[in-house]
Amino acid sequence: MSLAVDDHEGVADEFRGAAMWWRKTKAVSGATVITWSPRDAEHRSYRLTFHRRHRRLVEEEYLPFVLAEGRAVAVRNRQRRLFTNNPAADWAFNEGGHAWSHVKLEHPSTFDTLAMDPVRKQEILDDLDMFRDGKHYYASVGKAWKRGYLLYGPPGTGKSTMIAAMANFLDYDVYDLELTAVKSNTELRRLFIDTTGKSIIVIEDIDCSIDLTGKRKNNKRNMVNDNKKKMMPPMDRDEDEEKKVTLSGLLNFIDGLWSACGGERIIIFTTNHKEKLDPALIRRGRMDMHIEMSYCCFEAFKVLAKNYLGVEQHELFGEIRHLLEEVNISPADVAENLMPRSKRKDVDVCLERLVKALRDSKESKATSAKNKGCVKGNEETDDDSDEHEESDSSNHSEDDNSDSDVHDPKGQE
Ligand SMILES: Nc1ncnc2c1ncn2[C@@H]1O[C@H](COP(=O)(O)OP(=O)(O)OP(=O)(O)O)[C@@H](O)[C@H]1O
Repeated sequence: MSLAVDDHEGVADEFRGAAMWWRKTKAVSGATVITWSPRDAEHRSYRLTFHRRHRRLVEEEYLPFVLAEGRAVAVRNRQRRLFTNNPAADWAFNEGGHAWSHVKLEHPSTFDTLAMDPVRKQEILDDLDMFRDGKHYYASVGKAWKRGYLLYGPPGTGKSTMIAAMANFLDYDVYDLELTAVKSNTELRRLFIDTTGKSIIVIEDIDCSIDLTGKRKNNKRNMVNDNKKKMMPPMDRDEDEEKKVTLSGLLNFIDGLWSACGGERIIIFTTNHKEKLDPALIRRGRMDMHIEMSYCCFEAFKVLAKNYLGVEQHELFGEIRHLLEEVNISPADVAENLMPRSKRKDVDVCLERLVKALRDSKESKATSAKNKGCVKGNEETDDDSDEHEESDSSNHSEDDNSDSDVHDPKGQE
């Protein structure tokens, strides 16, 4: 039933065999009020008419049903928004200033178009589903209704795309927090408080945003600063801490203040270098699920081929499968190769272009391995005592095998 009716118009409804009649009415206020808007002086309402024998049905079942439906429609029609934080100078010292500005969130990414291993995708979807419907569960175990996800992996593997898919799946707003623009813990606190429920707060490239790494503590300059700080009177020390965003400030907001705000909220950190992050920042309870976004596997390629070319089978798929097992290529690069260059959308041309890119990459990998072997051979003959070994950062293995980790098979290479 829709109640999008004009003033003094009516609409009929039926509930469990009982006839209902809704009419929209408008009353003009009799009070002598001076108002800027004519709407302020009008009072609109809906009048419901039904047979008196249905009174109980209406009160106990029909009206609660209508209200619940109304809320569901409001959620369905809700326009998702993408918020970004304004420079603090615009709001921090100004009562009416807005900490966030927003635009419509119109990113088309969904879990259907997201290229990744289907088993991992399902695990993430189940986790989000459990979170969304978990209000009572969270309350029963005494946990704040919030969840943290750490998305990590090389550039172009779909971390931002995943965030958009999550927002579309959950129907949440996204708050994209640019941490480098936040000058103090006080500002950070205000920004967190100004977010609404049903939202995803994102800090992208957290390792680059700010000095949040545990290694900071080992840094000589910081040790000197920390020693200086110990000699300050306590009040100055606090003030000094307030003047910048600190790791402990961020942890406090994730754990404490933000939890107390109520309403379902998700926080997401993304990084290309998980190993650089302070373990305290990403421990379970803060970042509950660690999701590795990795190079393109064959299953992910099939999703991209379907998205970009509309094909689910092709004679080149066999070769592409083998090449993807040998070569590390990001989904972004695969997508770029698959993208038709003309409206004709020539599937063969696009797939051949991808095969060529994969072959080239395989060849250059072999050449650089050969060259490395030569250099190493020379080094060993020159100086046998040199035990230094170079490690390939793209192949570093993760040591964290917790249940909540979602790994990409390619990332385990
Ligand atoms: N897993 C994926 N599924 C579908 N499309 C993808 C995926 N990964 C990358 N893409 C495509 O590549 C583009 C870049 O991906 P995205 O920005 O999500 O990567 P990223 O991991 O966030 O990169 P960065 O670390 O550089 O921010 C996207 O706009 C999308 O078109």
